Amino acid sequence: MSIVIEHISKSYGKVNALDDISIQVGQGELYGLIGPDGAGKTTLFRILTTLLLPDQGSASVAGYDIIADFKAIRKQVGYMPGRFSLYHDLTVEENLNFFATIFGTTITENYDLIKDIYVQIEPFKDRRAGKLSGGMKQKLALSCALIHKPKVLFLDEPTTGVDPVSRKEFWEMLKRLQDKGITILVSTPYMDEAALCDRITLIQDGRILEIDTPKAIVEHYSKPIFDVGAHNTYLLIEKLNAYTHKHSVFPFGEYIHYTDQRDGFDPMELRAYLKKEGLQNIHIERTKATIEDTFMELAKQ
Ligand SMILES: Nc1ncnc2c1ncn2[C@@H]1O[C@H](COP(=O)(O)OP(=O)(O)OP(=O)(O)O)[C@@H](O)[C@H]1O
Repeated sequence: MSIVIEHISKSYGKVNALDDISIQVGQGELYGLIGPDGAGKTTLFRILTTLLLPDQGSASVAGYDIIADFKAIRKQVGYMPGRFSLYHDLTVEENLNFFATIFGTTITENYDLIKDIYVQIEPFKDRRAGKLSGGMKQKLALSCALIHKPKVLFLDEPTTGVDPVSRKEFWEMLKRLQDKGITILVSTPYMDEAALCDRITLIQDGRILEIDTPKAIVEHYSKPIFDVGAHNTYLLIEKLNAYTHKHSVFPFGEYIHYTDQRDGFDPMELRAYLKKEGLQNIHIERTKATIEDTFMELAKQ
């Protein structure tokens, strides 16, 4: 195992940021920590990268204990914090040089590892980091986190605030790093990114909701889900929520995802109800569960 987390808890005063968290991440796994803002993801990253002490529990990274061997861990891991971690006044190249130097290495020594990513920002190597676009900042931050050839990479919400094309490119880069044997723990609030991980932990309010492969997590979802649309989405949500038999209602892209309490649910009955309530252009169609549906269901319990 590359990361072993056992019964970790951490509070800030009255806020239980992490409550009895246990997770194991295998060597070379691309592992996702999926949860909304405030779920405790950053707190867990800070503990695993030895920047914060847990109140309870233990953990090891690359075989080293987070407390006893904290210095060894710092050499073995790369950490890309959620907020932009680079020096805005330094150029692209200066930032990379800086991170290489503090780890006692050089850009040339480990260039192979970052080449794929760095070539994309190299044309801007003399530009100050503060003047880069979101996607380019992210590539530079990743290059900096990789420059000392870490065994384990921690990426805290690396794609937040990044455009969809750059997000896709970023995940392709992660897959290539995984192919090189690096273990990656990545957090994201985007459920579509969860599907790209080998395994995921769904986390909310410091508690684990579920751990499994994205495919298995979706298969656990037992209720039939329906896409529902109508001419007035606001009114539709209101009326669906008021429907006696509703189990869950939440917006999902252009439709509302609806589940019913009853086993023998007849969509025609719902259609008739919505029509009576003044909705027009009603669309009801069975759809597949996503990780987001599972998350919403588990979060309700
Ligand atoms: N230094 C702190 N002092 C007090 N409360 C804190 C502190 N850091 C985090 N918290 C609280 O702990 C909980 C978990 O925060 P954390 O930052 O770990 O979550 P997160 O999943 O990373 O979310 P975000 O994306 O918002 O950072 C939140 O309720 C947060 O407000």
